[in-house]
Amino acid sequence: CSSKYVLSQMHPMWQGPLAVPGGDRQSPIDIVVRKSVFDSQLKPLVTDYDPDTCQQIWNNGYSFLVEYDDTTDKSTLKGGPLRDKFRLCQFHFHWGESNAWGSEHTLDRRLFPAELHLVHWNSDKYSLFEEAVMEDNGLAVIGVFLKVGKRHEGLQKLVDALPAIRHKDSVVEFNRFNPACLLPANTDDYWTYHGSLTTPPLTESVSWIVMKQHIEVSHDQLAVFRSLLFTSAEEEVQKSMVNNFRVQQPLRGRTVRSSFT
Ligand SMILES: NS(O)(O)c1ccc(OCc2cn(-c3ccccc3)nn2)cc1
Ligand SMILES: [Zn+2]
Repeated sequence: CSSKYVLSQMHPMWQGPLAVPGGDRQSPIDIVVRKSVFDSQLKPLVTDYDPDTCQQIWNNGYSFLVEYDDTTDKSTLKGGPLRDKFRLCQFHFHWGESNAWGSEHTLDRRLFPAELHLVHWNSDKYSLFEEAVMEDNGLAVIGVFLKVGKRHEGLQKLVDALPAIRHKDSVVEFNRFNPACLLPANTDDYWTYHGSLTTPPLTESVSWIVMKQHIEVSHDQLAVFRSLLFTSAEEEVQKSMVNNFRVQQPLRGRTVRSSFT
């Protein structure tokens, strides 16, 4: 997918509430569990990912992205709160310098050490990611919290590829990875709300689907995330890629719906 051309404009140091014109549906947010509203119309998520569409893994100077061939409807998401079919474009993570923080969304102000984002765009309505990224409900992002515990076997293939992309703008081929292995066992229980990208261009085009159940990764696996660098090989001062999360944004009267009671 085309996220390569813009994400690298991110600089990790900005984390403040950038002024976004009419920014009344910004992300991430704190999900106040007892204020979320059960919606019986919300369906189970239907993911259908083809591991053969996995193309490369690269360091964009903000996070590391695993990118998928999104020229056909081979890896898709539908159901949940969505009316249309969405194509998987990429997934990436946000994490902290310590296990005490790192996630973008919070649950009743509780921070997790990291958060996975699986980014999809509406292929029923648009023909390219960069078109959909500017449109209301053009994107659907699944958020999964990470906790430190037992080693995540499926994640290890990805962790083993990270040393090859330590520096910003490094890319390596990465094939046959099925991101479904990163989803929690229970994908029926989630919160959903209308929000935005959490990095520039911060466009308010995202249907967020935040999983109630987290996944577990080992301390050592997360430590490899922190061995990545924000900086390119040429720069004299190397900066560890940590704390690449945005602060929580005002809810501005939005309702967070839950698929479970
Ligand atoms: N962290 S997050 O899951 O919210 C998330 C997910 C995807 C993001 O893509 C930014 C982006 C925009 N464009 C773009 C390209 C061409 C034209 C217009 C925009 N490319 N990448 C940013 C944050
Ligand atoms: Zn993200």
